[in-house]
Amino acid sequence: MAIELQQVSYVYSDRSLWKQTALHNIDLTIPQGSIVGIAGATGSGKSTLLQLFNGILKPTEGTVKVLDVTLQAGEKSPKLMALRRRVGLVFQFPEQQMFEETVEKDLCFGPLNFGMSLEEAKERARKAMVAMGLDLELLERNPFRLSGGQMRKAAIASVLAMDPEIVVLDEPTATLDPVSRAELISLLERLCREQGRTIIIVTHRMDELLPIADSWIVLKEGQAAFQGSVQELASDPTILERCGLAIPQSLRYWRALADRFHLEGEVPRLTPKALAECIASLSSEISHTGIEKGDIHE
Ligand SMILES: Nc1ncnc2c1ncn2[C@@H]1O[C@H](COP(=O)(O)OP(=O)(O)OP(=O)(O)O)[C@@H](O)[C@H]1O
Repeated sequence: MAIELQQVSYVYSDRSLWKQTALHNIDLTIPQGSIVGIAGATGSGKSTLLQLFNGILKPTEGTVKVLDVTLQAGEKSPKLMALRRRVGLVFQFPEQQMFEETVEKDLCFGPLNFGMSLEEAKERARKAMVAMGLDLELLERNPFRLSGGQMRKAAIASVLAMDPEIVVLDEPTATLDPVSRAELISLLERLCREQGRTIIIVTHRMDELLPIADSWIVLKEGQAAFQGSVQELASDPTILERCGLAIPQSLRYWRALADRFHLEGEVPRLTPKALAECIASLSSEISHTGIEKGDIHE
């Protein structure tokens, strides 16, 4: 397992008596080399959960196991620095992550910080740029002179330069146009399928992640209300509504087709994932050809 949580709770508190429970009694497992989507209504605990994955936060109760590191309430973990190198976190707003005067310096920052030579760090930076489909000429550019899509990819590249085994992304496609979103999703898929990394993505746009996600975790008021495959989610998508989320378009279609043609119980050739993939590629084609401008998911 890449990540395993046992009976994990997290409570925010300050010096006064004020307390806010963000996560409550969570058990979950994330297999190595898989793509996992995390969904949940606003305030359900998604960002808190992500911060437990690389030790920014420690559980108030329970045990978080990430790779070979165990984080437990009240106990110090000697391997926290190493863990942060092995679990890369990409925040929702990439500008919060870029602070150097060139993209190259930004990408080299992490590797240099972990003791690599400048040569090695620059090589890592170049590889990460290529993995994110970015032109190497952009290495000399000020990060704040990049387009929104380039900036987001560069922020992911700065995390990849550390060569993490697990990449955790908070809404990576937010603010991108439909074509850039589809491109980014396929790059993220390659990071998993071709490079064997575990990819964890928080998203409010389930439709675009459904074609590539191996499994989903759905949070409701700090608890894991669902954990399973797309197929399992498709068998009762109303769980999403009970968690305050809209049922994604592709699952609606699949459910309707499954009911209409009695697909359940057989080995359906039309899997929810295949249908999601079909819809995502059609959406991208439509916006690409300009038949319908804007976001057809919304
Ligand atoms: N730094 C903090 N201090 C105190 N409470 C916090 C803090 N961060 C989050 N919370 C609270 O913890 C709960 C979970 O918040 P969290 O940000 O993890 O949810 P989320 O699902 O990521 O929300 P969103 O989709 O709006 O980003 C919420 O009730 C929130 O108000």
